[in-house]
Amino acid sequence: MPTPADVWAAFDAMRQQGPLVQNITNYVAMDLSANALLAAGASPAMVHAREEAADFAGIAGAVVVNIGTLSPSWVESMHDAARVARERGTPWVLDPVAAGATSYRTKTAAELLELNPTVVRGNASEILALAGAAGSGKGVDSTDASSAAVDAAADLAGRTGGVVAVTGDVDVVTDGTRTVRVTGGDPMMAKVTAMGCAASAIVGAFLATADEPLLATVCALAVFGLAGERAAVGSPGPGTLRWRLLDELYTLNERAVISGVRLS
Ligand SMILES: Nc1ncnc2c1ncn2[C@@H]1O[C@H](COP(=O)(O)OP(=O)(O)O)[C@@H](O)[C@H]1O
Ligand SMILES: Cc1ncsc1CCOP(=O)(O)O
Ligand SMILES: [Mg+2]
Repeated sequence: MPTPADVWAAFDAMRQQGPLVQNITNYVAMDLSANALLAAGASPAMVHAREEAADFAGIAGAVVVNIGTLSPSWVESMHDAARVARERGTPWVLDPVAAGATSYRTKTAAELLELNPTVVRGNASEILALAGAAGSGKGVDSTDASSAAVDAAADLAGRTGGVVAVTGDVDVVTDGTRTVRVTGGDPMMAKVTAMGCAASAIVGAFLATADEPLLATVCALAVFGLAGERAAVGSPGPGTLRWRLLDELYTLNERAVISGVRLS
């Protein structure tokens, strides 16, 4: 079981190395993801043209593929970048936004799963849909609790050979054998669009500078959740939370991480 000290060590290492993280992400998420990566200590690049997506994957420390506003040419770029990442042993994250909402999304996410993402990070309805279970979702939002998708996540991890993270009131991270729960965050986080996309981007940053994907994912979600939890304190609404989250990612220190992170 990782400890809060492990979380701090992984965060500190990521900040010191400042990894380059390629994002093929959606129009809604680009700004928050890039700012969250910068605030946390990584270098974001939003690079999706077919002409350069694969080349960029060759120089990135991690690749984050997010199907939020997908279209056919973008999906080709996603495949190109994921293929290069897999060939080179570069970690890559799949965020299957709204998988289950339309057959195009579900099919696209299923095809990307064939390229063995190091981590799949989604909400419970998305993970249930990808695993072929009942999850319905409401577009990009989950209608299921993360606890309902634990078995689906383990099943999916068995299929990809990687890690699957289900976020929500509790974040559940599994490789099919080991399962870690990250408690924290704040319900108001779900009222800021692209919050999950930013969480996926932060997972990419931690993967780039850690050896072990399960540990990296737990640490990333613990830091992100703690930043959101602290940002929510005294925030009158999602607008303030959104900006304070960036400040928290920037200022979180060892004392706050050691006393604030809760893993089980
Ligand atoms: N009810 C909640 N309580 C605490 N944290 C939450 C809650 N809902 C979402 N979060 C946090 O918000 C972030 C985004 O998760 P989520 O809303 O599940 O993703 P998505 O935006 O993809 O649906 C994660 O860090 C998650 O832990
Ligand atoms: C609203 C919306 N529509 C297409 S992508 C997107 C952003 C979804 O972000 P998240 O999954 O992090 O809530
Ligand atoms: Mg999402």
